[in-house]
Amino acid sequence: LRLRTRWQLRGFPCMPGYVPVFGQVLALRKGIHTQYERWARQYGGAFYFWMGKNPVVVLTDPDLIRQVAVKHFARFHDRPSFVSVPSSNNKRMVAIRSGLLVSRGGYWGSLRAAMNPLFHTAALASYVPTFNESASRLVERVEEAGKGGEQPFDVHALLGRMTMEVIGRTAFGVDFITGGCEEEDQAAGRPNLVAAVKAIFAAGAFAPGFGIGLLFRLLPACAEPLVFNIFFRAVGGLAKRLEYARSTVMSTADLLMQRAKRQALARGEAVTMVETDWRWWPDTFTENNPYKDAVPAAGSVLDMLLRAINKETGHGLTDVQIASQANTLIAAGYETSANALAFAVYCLATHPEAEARLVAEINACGAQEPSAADLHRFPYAEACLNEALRLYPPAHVTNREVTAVDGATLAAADGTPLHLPHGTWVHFAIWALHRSEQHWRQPLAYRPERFLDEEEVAARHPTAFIPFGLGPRMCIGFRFAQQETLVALIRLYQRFTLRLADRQQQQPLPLRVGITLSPGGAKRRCRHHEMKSFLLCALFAAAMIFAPVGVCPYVDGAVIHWSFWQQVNNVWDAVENAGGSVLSGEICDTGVDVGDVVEAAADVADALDGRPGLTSAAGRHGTTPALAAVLTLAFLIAAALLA
Ligand code: HEM
Repeated sequence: LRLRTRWQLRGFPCMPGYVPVFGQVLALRKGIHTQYERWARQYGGAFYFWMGKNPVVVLTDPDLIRQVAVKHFARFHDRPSFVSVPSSNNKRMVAIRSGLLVSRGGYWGSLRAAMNPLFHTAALASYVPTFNESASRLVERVEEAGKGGEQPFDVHALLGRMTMEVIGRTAFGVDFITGGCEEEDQAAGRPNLVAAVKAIFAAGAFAPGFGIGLLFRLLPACAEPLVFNIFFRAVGGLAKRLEYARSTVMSTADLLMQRAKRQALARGEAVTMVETDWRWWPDTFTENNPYKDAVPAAGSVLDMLLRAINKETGHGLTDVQIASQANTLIAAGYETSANALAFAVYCLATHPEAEARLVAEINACGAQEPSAADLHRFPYAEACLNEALRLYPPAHVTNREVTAVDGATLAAADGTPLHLPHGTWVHFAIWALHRSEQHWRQPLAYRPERFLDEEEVAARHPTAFIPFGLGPRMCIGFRFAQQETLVALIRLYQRFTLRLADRQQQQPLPLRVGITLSPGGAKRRCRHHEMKSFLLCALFAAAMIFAPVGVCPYVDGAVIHWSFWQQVNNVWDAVENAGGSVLSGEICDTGVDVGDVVEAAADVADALDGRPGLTSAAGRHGTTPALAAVLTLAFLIAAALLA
């Protein structure tokens, strides 16, 4: 997988600008989506580059994307993990890793099967009244915030409140509270779901764009979880906000799940959920939780998962696995739909002719709330949304990993076999595909008509438009999102047309690129903060690169190096699970047995001592390991001072 000479034989062009250790990561610093677009224009629909130590194959060729996502799905079953080591026993990491989006193997299949009924046609039709109710509240809020067109306001934020309410009511049968002061709640340790989800996305985007996340790819795999932990603590307040977010979502999910269980048992239904010891948040999150008396509706996602069976174990899902789906649905369902709507509103505000045609279509259908059966009467509104999703896909890239141990072979257009070894990461460059001149006429123009002109549709490749991904692992909520955004757009334009605020007219739409693509708005991150985060991660990365050089010769090989990091991770996790923090020196107050820490350190020392290569390797390498060890220490101290 990681031999560069092998990749030269695999039939994909390698991107220029390879730098040892970094690969081509530095080329992505201005935005992964636009760099993929530039590369695709120059090198075609399939190429690869080195994201640090990982070779990444990028596809914009729709035929190859189809082969990966559909034809050979069994060989590309999972998404790559963001942090490599899968065996962490940290309760917070387990809660994050159990979600549908990142789950793997048979466990993913069990989850997907259990959650599918929530998104079936009949279920979807039953959600339309809820979409309408939330859209009515949106209209009221727009009316109030805009003061009849006199005052500029943040429409993206209001759309986010609406999509959050929709997820709460449809997936959990609970009215999520989206008002209230986020900062105050956060400071008081009071759960606030909107603040929590914002923190999750801010952390996902890793402060300045995607760049810092990419630097993680430079680290040895075994060092990733530790550096990940250190990094989140070091970047001003990020760890605190993330901890608040996880505790908010998980404590809420836990309360709702327990209620759903009691209800199911009272109805005489069997519950297969396996109880574990997984809670870590302080009591205030349970005591002050505004949802502690909420009752999830029968048939909600939590209710269905209580009876699901994990295909991998043959038992029911554990409580942490069930609660984790709340995290996934809230995060995946709230942000993407709000962004899609905001982009559509932006495009319509900058294209008055399209807006006029939309308003004419809506007016022709009357001022009533659209029912599920009415939605087909708004083809132009649907085209406006699709065209915005094409130009600004909220999920600008999605990914797969070659999971089959013997790899996978794709067929290029001329029949040449393209072999991908086990573990290869494959990216579908959705932004680049949606803006490709090869597949779209006038690709940069906002022209909703292209989705209505039958000739144009027929001439297009069926996989040229994939804002929701493709194949068995495509977005589970895609029809849900389509209906939700359509209802919201209709209801909004029944009452208003929206214009850009003055300050927005003078600049192109700023984009924030992280896990998702969102409108940047007027708020800019402070450059000083960005610089600091970037420097911090660069220092950690440098330290971790030097660490193996310093350690390996003494311990005679990477096996011990691996075990060393594993031990350090285990100690870290033990402290975390007990509610402490290694960085702030709270280890002693957490109840963690200091003996465990000493034992782990002794294991490492034993491993080091027992290696016959110790003296000879040190002698052979002269001063290099010592120098590397000193450099590692220097980088870590510099990073600590900066933090
Ligand atoms: C406009 C809105 C949305 C967009 C653009 C979007 C886009 C995507 C994309 C591109 C993927 C990856 C698909 C792939 O890899 O092939 C995905 C996955 C996913 N989405 Fe969405 N999504 C949206 C709304 C929603 C909503 C409303 C929900 C939930 C109610 C949702 C839940 C999920 C989940 C759970 C996954 C992971 C599926 C799996 O791995 O099995 N999404 N989404």
